[in-house]
Amino acid sequence: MMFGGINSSGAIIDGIKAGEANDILLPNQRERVKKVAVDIGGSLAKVVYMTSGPHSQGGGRLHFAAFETDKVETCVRFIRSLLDKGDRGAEPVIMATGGGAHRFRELLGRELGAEIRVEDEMESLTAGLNFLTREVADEVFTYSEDRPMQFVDPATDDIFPYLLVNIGSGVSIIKVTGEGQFERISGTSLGGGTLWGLLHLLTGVRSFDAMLAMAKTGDNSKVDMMVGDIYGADYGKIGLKATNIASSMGGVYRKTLDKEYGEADIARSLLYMVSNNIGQIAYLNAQLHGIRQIYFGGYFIRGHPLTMHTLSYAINFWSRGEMRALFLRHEGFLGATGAFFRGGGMLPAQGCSPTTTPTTPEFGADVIPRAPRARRTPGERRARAYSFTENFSLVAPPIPGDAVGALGMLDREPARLVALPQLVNTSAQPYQPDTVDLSQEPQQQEYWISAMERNTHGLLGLAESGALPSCGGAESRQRLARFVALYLEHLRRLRDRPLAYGAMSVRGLLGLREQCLHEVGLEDIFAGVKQRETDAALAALPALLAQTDALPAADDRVRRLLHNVLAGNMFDWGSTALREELADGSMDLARAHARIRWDSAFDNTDRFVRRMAAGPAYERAVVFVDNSGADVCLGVLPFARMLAQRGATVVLAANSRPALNDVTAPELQAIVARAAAIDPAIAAAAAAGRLAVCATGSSGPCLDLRKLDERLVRLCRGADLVAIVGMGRAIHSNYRARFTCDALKLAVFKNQMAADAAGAHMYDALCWYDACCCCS
Ligand SMILES: Nc1ncnc2c1ncn2[C@@H]1O[C@H](COP(=O)(O)OP(=O)(O)O)[C@@H](O)[C@H]1O
Ligand SMILES: CC(C)(COP(=O)(O)O)[C@@H](O)C(=O)NCCC(=O)O
Ligand SMILES: [Mn+2]
Repeated sequence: MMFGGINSSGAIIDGIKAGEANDILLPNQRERVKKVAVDIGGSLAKVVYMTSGPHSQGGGRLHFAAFETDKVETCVRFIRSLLDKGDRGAEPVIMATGGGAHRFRELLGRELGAEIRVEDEMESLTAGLNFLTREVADEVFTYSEDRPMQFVDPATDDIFPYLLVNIGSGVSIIKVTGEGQFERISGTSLGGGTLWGLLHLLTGVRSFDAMLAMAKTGDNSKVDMMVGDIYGADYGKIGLKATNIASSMGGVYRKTLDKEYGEADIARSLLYMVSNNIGQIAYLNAQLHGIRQIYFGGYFIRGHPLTMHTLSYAINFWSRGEMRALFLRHEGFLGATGAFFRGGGMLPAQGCSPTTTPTTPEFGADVIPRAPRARRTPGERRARAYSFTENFSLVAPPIPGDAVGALGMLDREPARLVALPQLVNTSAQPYQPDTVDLSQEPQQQEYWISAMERNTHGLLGLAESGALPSCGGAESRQRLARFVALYLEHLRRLRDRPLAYGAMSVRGLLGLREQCLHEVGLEDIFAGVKQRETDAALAALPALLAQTDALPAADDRVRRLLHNVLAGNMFDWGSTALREELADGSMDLARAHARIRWDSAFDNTDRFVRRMAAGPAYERAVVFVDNSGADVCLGVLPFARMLAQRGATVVLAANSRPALNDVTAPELQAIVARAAAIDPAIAAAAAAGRLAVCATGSSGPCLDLRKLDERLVRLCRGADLVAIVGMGRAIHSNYRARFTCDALKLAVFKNQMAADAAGAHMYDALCWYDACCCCS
């Protein structure tokens, strides 16, 4: 059905709670708003464009690609191919910035048959930076050799004033004091172009990436004149070490120094020369203007450790730790990103309710009202309805051969993601979702990469054996093969460059796998398995409820209900150890109970039992649920039913989109309805609004409690119990999370390394109750 040009057939309600307006997503709305931004600089042309989220979940995806300015025709052809894919009726809009926006304006207009809107370069740069720092999770980071990628939490109100040092062909230094308030205070002509040009002259190499790779292995002391070459030792009195560079390239002409050098040494020396010089000029300007935050942007940086180290070191050294060098994951695309969002705001205007904004999965000037230029108040900012999360896909857009690179993507989610109000996250007790930072643990890192490889091959085996009913057809087999190749390629890349996607964690590896599945169009390979296990579990529900209800002692009922959650958690298709038993049907609840070990280091069931007997009744409980089938139907639901019977309002928080055999919010909504038809107590709780289901905004096996759908967070207000179920959510992540209310962590250690890391045994239950951290 069409409404105002929008295809509303198959519309689904996103969010499933009673009494409030929910967002409407339109999975069949395919119209594309043809909008592309291009920033054509002295060296490179950077392109930013958006496509709808996978399967049009109402989100969108920003793509980034770059081309050499020398080959601007290739770039134009690429943009035309993007426009050709869009809806024929829509008027294309090209946002252009950078010097080339003027130089190539006519070419762009002629070749693209589109309106070219030229945006000011400095305005675009700062707008892009403001957008990325504020809206994108894990975008801004600091660099040091021992903590290479320390993410800085999304900037709040006080990002200003800051200095932007944009290192492109040349360098611009911009002082930014507020939204749209900036001044170019300095610059230098010794920039990225200088390095590229000089290296080309001296080594003959043309590719910038090849030069960077060479610099990695080079030794600059073979061409530089070092302090030691002059003094024979440190010059301690003025703070110079023998290993400091006294004169870049100055060692070459002194025959007595007898230096033998190669191209790699030259590359490293010049990289130091350019970066040190920029670092120092940046520091001096920051000092002059009393600014402490220095962002480094421009395609020159490219996440290159040597470059970031030199810049960071210079800022730290000269400012004695007073100033901070900040880097961005999309550092090369500030101008293009800013231009993309400028002409015709891409962000919903203030006061625009989430009910109306995501009505089309493609965005642009004609669809979403212009964002206000004025600085937003925190309240207004909260009212915006989207979050961006980074997505590292190797599935590149159809870039012709000579594109420089497509550097990751940003997924735009149809919900604002905010922190669980009960989460403790203070400077004294900072929240870190990941239990193990694999970047810092080489052994565990290798284990997990290999484990994911094995697990992925196992998945393929499952599909081939027919154990995945949703993956039976030839087409899904093909997709599965593409998925396996794609994910294994990511893992190879991570083995090579462990920090390629930021700090490495089990959460990251598992999340990446889901992204890859979605990327190749496999939205839910476990759909059939989930359906089957849920049907079986619901059939067993009446008997299980009757059994537990019949236990005479209330304490025993609580204990049994809690332990059923643990047994349910053994139904985990993500676990290599358990998958076979699940596939051949030999796992059941009794067997699961028998397999679980109880160790008082990880199990304090009795404390919770006592709390239930002696403490005040819980008023509001939030349960982060895990798997379909027995886990949610026979573990979580009966437990939630007991809490509701004792007067609590229970919010069941489930993934927004499929991941492994985890239950999703829409599926859980249907399960609750079916359970209500079976059991009067569940029916009564649901009818009274004391058993609600809400989507988390997340779609991986693990969970970052700082990034929850704000609609869920609204329902979490006033909760006095938080329960987290599953190995992904309570062991790989949130194992150490603390809360300002009572908390339960319920999972089974189903992986040897995860167990070892915690000092547990395989199949130990984590059944851990923490009383409110403020009360203890
Ligand atoms: N693959 C690459 N090809 C060319 N230059 C690169 C590449 N990666 C990094 N660079 C560096 O990035 C610089 C261009 O940065 P950029 O921010 O695009 O500036 P501009 O807008 O002036 O083109 C180049 O001069 C070079 O130093
Ligand atoms: C993906 C999982 C976290 C899911 O566990 P759950 O959260 O469902 O309890 C877990 O199955 C897992 O860590 N699997 C990877 C390691 C392995 O192959 O055993
Ligand atoms: Mn799970």
